[in-house]
Amino acid sequence: MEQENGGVAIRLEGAGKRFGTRTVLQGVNLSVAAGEFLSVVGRSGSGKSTLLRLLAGLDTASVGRIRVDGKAAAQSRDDIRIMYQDARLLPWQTVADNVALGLKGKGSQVRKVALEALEQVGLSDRADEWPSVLSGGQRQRVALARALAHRPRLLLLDEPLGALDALTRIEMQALIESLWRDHQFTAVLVTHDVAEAVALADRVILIDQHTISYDLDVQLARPRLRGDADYAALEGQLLSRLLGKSEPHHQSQAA
Ligand SMILES: Nc1ncnc2c1ncn2[C@@H]1O[C@H](COP(=O)(O)OP(=O)(O)OP(=O)(O)O)[C@@H](O)[C@H]1O
Repeated sequence: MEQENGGVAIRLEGAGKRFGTRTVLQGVNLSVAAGEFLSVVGRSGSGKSTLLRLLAGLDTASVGRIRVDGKAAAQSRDDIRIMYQDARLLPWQTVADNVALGLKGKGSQVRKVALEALEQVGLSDRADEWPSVLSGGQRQRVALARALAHRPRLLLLDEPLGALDALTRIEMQALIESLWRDHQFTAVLVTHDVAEAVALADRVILIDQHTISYDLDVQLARPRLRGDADYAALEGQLLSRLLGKSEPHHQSQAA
C-alpha cells in the first residue's frame, strides 16, 4: 500500500442545521484532532446522522462553519468515506468489483488495490463471489474494504454494526480499531451502543437538545476490557446522561 496521508482535523463553529422550520442542530462547536477516534451518541432523532452528512459534505449547514482539513467538507470529498448499517453492495458485481467501485486507474492496478483492501478485512478468498452468498458481517467487511481502498483520511461510520449479532459486532469493532490504528485516519462513529462508543473512541460526544450536551474523554488503555471497572464506570456515566439523569451514578468511580 502507498504511504498513508494521516487523518484530517475537523472543526465546527456555531454549526446548525434546519429542515424547513424544524431545527435539528444548533450552536454545535467541535474540534476533532487529526487521527482522533470520536464516537457520537444520542437519542433516536437527535441529529447524529445529520451531523455525519454535514461532515461528509453531503449536506450543508444552515448556519455556522464546518471545516474538514481546513476546507469546506464538500471540497474534501476525495478524502472522506462513509459506511452505513447496510453494506450497499451492488448485487450484480463481484465482491472485488464492489470494492473497486470508483477507483481510478488500469484494471489490473485497481484489482490489486481491491484485493489488498479485502485482505485487510480477512476476505481475500471471497473476492470473486457474489455479495448475496456472504453473511451480514462479511458484507460489512466488504463495505469496510471498499472504504479502505480509497485510503480515506476521514472515515464516517453511521451505525455500521447495528444489524450484526453481538459476537460479530465485537469482532468488527476490533477490526475497525486495528485498521484505524494502522492507517491513522480520523474516525467518527455514530452508534446507539454506549459500550461500543467507549470501546472504540478517544472521545464520546452526546447530542441532545440540538447540540453537544456532553463531551467525554475516554482515557483507557487499548484494547479495552469490557469487564474492567473503569470501562463500566464510563459506560454508566454516558448512559446516565443519555437517560437524562443529572447525577451520573458511576461518576465517583470514573474520577
Ligand atoms: N432531509 C431531511 N428533511 C427533513 N427532515 C430531516 C431530513 N433529514 C433528517 N431530518 C430530521 O432530522 C431529525 C434528525 O434526524 P437524524 O437522522 O439526524 O437523527 P439520528 O440521531 O441519526 O436518528 P437515529 O438514531 O434514529 O438514526 C429527525 O427529526 C429527522 O426527521
